[in-house]
Amino acid sequence: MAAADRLNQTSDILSQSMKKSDSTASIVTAEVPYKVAVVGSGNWGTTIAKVVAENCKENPQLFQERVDMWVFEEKIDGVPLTKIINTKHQNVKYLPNIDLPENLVANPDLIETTKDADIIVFNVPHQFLGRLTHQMKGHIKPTARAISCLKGFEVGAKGVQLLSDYITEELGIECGALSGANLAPEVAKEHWSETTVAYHIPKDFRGEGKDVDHRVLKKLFHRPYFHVNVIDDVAGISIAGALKNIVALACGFVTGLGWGSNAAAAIQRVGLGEIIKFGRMFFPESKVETYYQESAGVADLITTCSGGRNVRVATEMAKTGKSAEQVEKEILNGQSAQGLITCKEVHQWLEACGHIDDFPLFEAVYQITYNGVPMEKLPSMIEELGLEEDKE
Ligand SMILES: NC(=O)C1=CN([C@@H]2O[C@H](COP(=O)(O)OP(=O)(O)OC[C@H]3O[C@@H](n4cnc5c(N)ncnc54)[C@H](O)[C@@H]3O)[C@@H](O)[C@H]2O)C=CC1
Ligand SMILES: O=C(CO)COP(=O)(O)O
Repeated sequence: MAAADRLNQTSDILSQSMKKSDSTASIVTAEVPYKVAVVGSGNWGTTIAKVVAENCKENPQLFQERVDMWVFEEKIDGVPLTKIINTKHQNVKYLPNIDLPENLVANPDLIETTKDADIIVFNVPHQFLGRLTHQMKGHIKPTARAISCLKGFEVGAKGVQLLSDYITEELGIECGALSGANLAPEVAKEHWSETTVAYHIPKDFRGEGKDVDHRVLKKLFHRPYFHVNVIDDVAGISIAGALKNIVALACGFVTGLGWGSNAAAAIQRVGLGEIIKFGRMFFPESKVETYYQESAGVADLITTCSGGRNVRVATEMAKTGKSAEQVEKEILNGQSAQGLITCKEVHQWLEACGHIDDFPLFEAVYQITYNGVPMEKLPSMIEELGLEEDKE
């Protein structure tokens, strides 16, 4: 490369990176500061609520200081969890030993938590989402906007649906997504990581200073220890986030069988291929480059397969021969491994639309988890189904 070209390239990179940091450093204001609410208070729910509450306190020109977090109420040693969070400022069950900001208020009443919110951040295991949106219907601001931090799909009469689209449809509000290589305990300890937020500016956008846009979302989620890139590809980041949980189960199976790093890498390679194929087949608006350019994609696949709950549950299943349900109960203390539900829902969808053979790894995980197929058969299941495909 000629020196002049190199110089131009360097100045392009510099100006791009300045643009990136500009959007974090510049002052973004709102005519009336936005009220933010978080729905969910599990391991990731509480972690994201902490991130958001820190930013709401630091940016009074943009956000109201108080952030309400809806908590599915339960008692810990006879004391309501909300009371513990609001006095001790720790979620002792789902995120122990992490101090939470005092402007984060735990609230057991879903409607009270969300009725005045301008921005609603959803963060619950996806099996509970439908019941919550059903309760919220008609009780939130029609002008509210939302971000879904959930990883999963809604599979039903309408086929396979992104959870952000499901929220939009149920509540009539625009919803984006947040997804990335983000094991909650590490983010909660403020160990550096990256994430991706995706949001489409809706047709009824009310204008800068009056409505949520990419700069507002960056201010809401970006921290020195949690670097945010905001893009448009809601489908891409949501597909990657949902499906990598199935791949992580497969990774756990081979890890628990003691097959080592080569097998784990093979699973991740095949898994990435199926994730991309699924996106192209069912969500053609998603972009392939999202998977390798964004934190939500290969990076999330790697971190989840290294130390997430799905890989831990599957490893334990392989080591003990216990069922998924039993292991989840024994080792996760009320948290859930979403891959167990997602692999079942993806199987139902692929069966309904006649595409099971196109996704041999996803199908193998389903058969092992729910139909007692031995884990040792995993390589041949992937290979056999692949050969079937070749015969056609
Ligand atoms: N934990 C993590 O490292 C990450 C999780 N995610 C995703 O974030 C979403 C939320 O996950 P977590 O916050 O980790 O949840 P979690 O797995 O810790 O789930 C426990 C939560 O579910 C609640 N819950 C239990 N029964 C309920 C019911 N009947 N109705 C409503 N809520 C009930 C509990 O109160 C608790 O808040 C999931 O989609 C997950 O895949 C995404 C990135 C990281
Ligand atoms: O989504 C995650 C990391 O980005 C968390 O994965 P697990 O649910 O497997 O812990």
